[in-house]
This record gives sequence, C-alpha cells and structure tokens, in this order.
Amino acid sequence: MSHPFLRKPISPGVTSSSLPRHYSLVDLVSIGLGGTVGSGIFVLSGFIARTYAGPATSLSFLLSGCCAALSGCCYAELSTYITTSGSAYAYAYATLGELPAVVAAGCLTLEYGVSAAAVARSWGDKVLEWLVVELEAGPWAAEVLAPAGPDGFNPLAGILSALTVWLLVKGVKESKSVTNFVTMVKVFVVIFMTVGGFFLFDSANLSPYVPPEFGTAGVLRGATSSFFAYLGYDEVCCVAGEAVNPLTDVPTAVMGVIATVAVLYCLAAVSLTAMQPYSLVSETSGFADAFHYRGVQWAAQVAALGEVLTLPLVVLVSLLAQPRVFYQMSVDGLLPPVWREVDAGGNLKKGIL
Ligand SMILES: NC(=[NH2+])NCCC[C@H](N)C(=O)O
Repeated sequence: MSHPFLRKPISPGVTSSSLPRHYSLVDLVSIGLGGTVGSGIFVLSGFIARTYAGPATSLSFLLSGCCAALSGCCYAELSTYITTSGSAYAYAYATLGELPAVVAAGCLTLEYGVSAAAVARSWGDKVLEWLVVELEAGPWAAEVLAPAGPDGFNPLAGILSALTVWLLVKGVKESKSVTNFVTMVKVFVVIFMTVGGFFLFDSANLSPYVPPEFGTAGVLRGATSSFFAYLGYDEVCCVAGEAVNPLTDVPTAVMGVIATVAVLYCLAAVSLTAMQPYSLVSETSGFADAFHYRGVQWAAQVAALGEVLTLPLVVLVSLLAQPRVFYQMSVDGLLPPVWREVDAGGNLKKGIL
C-alpha cells in the first residue's frame, strides 16, 4: 500500500474489463430481487411480529425501507461514476482511498459470507420444518437433518452452499437462467402469500396497531432487524462490471429493486398480521403457520414449499457477488492475479472456488 488514502482516479464513461458485459436490465433486476427477497420476509417478519412490533411490523418494514432507499440512492449515484465490479469496495477506493477500500472489501466479504451462511442455515431449518409439519415426516427427519440438535451443525446448509458453488462454477449462463427463473417464482410466492392473507383479513387482529408492551422502541427494534430483509440490492453493483449498459441499468435496477421489495414487504407484513393475532404468529414460519391457523391447508403447503424452493437463491447471489469484489481488488493490484483469471466462458471459476 503506497499511501493509505491514495484515491483511484475515476475514469469517465464505461470502463472496459476482461469480464464480458452480458447482464441486461432484466438480469440485473433479477439478481437484485433474487438476492434480496429471502429469509427477511419468509422468517424475520413472523419473528418481528411476535417479539418486537405486533401489527406494527409493517411500519417497521416501512421505516427500514426508507433507510434502505437512502443508502440505495448513494449506490445508484456512485454506480453512474464507477462502472467496474466491486460495489462499495470500488466506491470507497475512488472516494476515500486505498485503506478504506480494503476495509470495505473485508466487510463485504464478511457480509456475503455470513449472510450466505445465515440464509443457508435458515433454509436447512425450513426444510426440516416443512418435512415435519407439511409432510408429517417421523423422528428420522430430525435425526438425519439436524443430528446435533436444533442449535447444532446443520448438514443441509453445508450441502446447499456446496451446490450453489458448483452451479456458479458451471457457468455464467446457467446461473443467470436459474436466477431469472427462481426470482420470478419467488416474487410470485410472496404475492401469493400476501393476496392469500388479504382474503383472510381480520381487522380485529390489527388492533392495537402498536401493542403497549412493545411501544415505539419495539417498532424501532423491528425496523433495525428488518433491514436485513433489504440487503441484496448492493449485489447489483457488484456485477456492474458485467452490465451491458451500466450507466443507466445499474442505478435503475438498484432503485427499482428497493422500491419493489419495500412495497412487497409492507403489504406482506400487513397481510401476515391481519391473518392471526400477533401473539400467535410463528417466529420461524409465519405465513405457512397463519394459513394453517385459518384452516387453509393447501395455501400453507404452497407457501411452505415456495419458501423451501426459492430461498436458496439468496445464497447463490451472495456467492455470485463476493468473487467480483476480489476480482476488482486483483485488477487494482491488491490481490494476486488468480482472482482475476477469467475462463473461456467469461466466468471467474478460480475466484469462485
Ligand atoms: N448482500 C447480502 N447481505 N445478501 C443477503 C441478503 C439477505 C436477504 N435480504 C434475506 O432477507 O434473506
């Protein structure tokens, strides 16, 4: 490091890179939505409703959505100046200097790694719950899938992480098609749960809107926790170096993703808390459990299966984004050349591995 605060000059226009530019606006929105919609709405919404905010969970999601939009504006603006991969790392390098950029890269790596692990873990728990509750599997399910108990090692989480790495190594085209398809299904699942919830709407469940035992502090705690649900829009900026039209498509995708998920989440939170009294909402499987509570078993099955099938995409997108940070660091000379080796298919095979 020559000078810890030496800034990388911003080159005007679209920067050329050895990674092919193949992501259209639709692909970028798919990456953003696919990487963002996940355990935050499928799991956290129920947890927040039960323990922090009750019916005001929708307000918590609205508040965190506003914060995400503010952060999104920064990403969107910076993405029009810096069109390389690397997201916050590249932005920090151009605005703050080399040392802050390396710290940002470390934080991003930790964030992608930890959140991929957290979501993989949450998926493992969901599969087990789905087998036991929906398919009435016997005790063998817990013995095989959670041999060390509910808080111990979860083999399914490890298998999912290994499978997503395999898919990413297989190629850009394959992972792009999977991302686009699963994102579509996932958005459909959230819309299904929300609309289903509105059919079972009982306004009595929404009163009092802010339960006295939670108060404003609970709503704010819910907002802090629900911010996790919005994480993922930044991953669009990670792949900016592969966007066909980065100057327009990346900021449009970032803001479009935040606006879409904010609307989806707030409506979903209203629907969840209107279906069931907040004190009964499941902390781990809110929607499926609420459908069971209202006696609509088939909807519970669809919601549970939809969550199990689509949640893994969050892990895939996190693991897609991280090698792009190391790629850019390697291009900038801060990591060895192996991280910027692009194979014949335009993939960062070695970097991913
Ligand atoms: N960049 C990230 N941290 N990605 C993980 C996103 C987690 C996602 N928002 C979820 O609710 O499951």
